[in-house]
Amino acid sequence: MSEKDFESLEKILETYVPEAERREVRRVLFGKELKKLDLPQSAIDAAVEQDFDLKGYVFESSPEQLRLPRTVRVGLIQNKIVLPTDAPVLEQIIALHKRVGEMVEVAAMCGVNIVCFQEAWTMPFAFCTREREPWTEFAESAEDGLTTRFCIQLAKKYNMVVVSPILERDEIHGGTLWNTAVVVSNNGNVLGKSRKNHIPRVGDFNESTYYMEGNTGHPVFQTHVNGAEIIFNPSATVGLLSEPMWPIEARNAAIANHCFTCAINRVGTEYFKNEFTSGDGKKAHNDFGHFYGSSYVAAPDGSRSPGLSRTRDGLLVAEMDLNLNRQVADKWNFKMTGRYEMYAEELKKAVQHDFKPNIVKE
Ligand SMILES: NC(=O)NCCC(=O)O
Repeated sequence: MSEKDFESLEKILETYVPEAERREVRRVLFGKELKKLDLPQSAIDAAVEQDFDLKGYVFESSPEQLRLPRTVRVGLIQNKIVLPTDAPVLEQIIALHKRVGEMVEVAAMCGVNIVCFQEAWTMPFAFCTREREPWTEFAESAEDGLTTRFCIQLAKKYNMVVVSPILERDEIHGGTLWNTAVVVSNNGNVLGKSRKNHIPRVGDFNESTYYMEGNTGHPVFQTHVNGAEIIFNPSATVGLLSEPMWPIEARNAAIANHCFTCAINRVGTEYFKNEFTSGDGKKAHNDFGHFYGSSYVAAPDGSRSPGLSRTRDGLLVAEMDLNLNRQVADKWNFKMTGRYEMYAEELKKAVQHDFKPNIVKE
C-alpha cells in the first residue's frame, strides 16, 4: 500500500487489532475514550452526499460547584483543492469558497460555534514551486478581501466565529505578503489577525520565498465563546516529512499549555504544471507529496480525538467543556511551577552575540 492510499491509522487499528485489546491500545495512543457526538441525520446525509468525512467527539470535564460547564463546539475543515492548479486564479478561489461554504453549512447543522480552515485555504500550496506568478495573485487583504467578505457572510449567516488562514497582501506596507489567519467574530466583524511567525525552511516548503516572519505578536482573540483557551493551528504538511510528528505535536502543546489545541492539515496531492527540484540532488518533480489530512483536536489532559481521513475532505466537530483547562492546570501545575523569571533572564543572555553557554566539562 502506498502512503497516499491508506485511509487512517484508526481504521487500521479497528480492522486488525482484536476488540479485546483495542480499548487498551486506544487508551495508550489516544488517551481517555471520548464519547461520540450525536450529529443530526441531516448533517450525516449531507456529508455522504457531498463526499466528505464527518466525525464528532465530546471532551467531557468534571462537574464543578461554582462554575457552570463552558461548552463550545469547534469545527475543523480539511479539503483538497477543487480545480487544477493551472485553472484561472479567480475560478480556483471561487470553487474553494463554494466547497468550503457547503462544509460550513454542515458545521452549522452540527451546532459549531467556531470553525477553522486549513492553512492558505483559498489556493494550492504552491510555495514549493518558487514561482511568483500566478501564486502571488492569490494574496488578498485580510480586512476586506474577497475571502474575508465571504467569511463575514458565513459568520453572520451561521452565528459562527470563522478562522480563515489566507495569503495576505498588506497594501499599506508596500504590498507585503504574509501568511495570516483572519478571525471573524460571530457578528461578522473582523476581530483581528495573526501572522505566521515561524516560516519553515524545510524540504519543498519554500515559504520564505513568499512572505515574511509575522509581526503581529501572539494576539489572543476573546470571542463570544472563549478567551485564550483554544489554540487553532491551521497547517499544510506532507507525509514523508512530518507524519510521525503530527500525532504528538498538538497533544504536546495542549498538555504543556493546559488548553485545547486544534490541528488542521490539508489533504490530497497537488500537481503543478512546471516541474521543480527540492535541492536534494533528486529528479525534478511536479507535485509536493501527499498532504495527509488527519486533522484532530487535543485536550489538556493529553486525550485526543481520532483524526479525520488521510485521503478525503473532512469536517471534525468537537464539543469541549473549557472548564477542563483549569481542572488539568490545578492537577499538573505546569504554568504555576514554570520558572518564567529564570527563563527570561537566561534567554536575555542567550540571544547576545557573545553568549557563552554554561557547559560543564570534566
Ligand atoms: N505549512 C508548513 O509550514 N509546513 C512546514 C512543514 C511542517 O510543519 O510539517
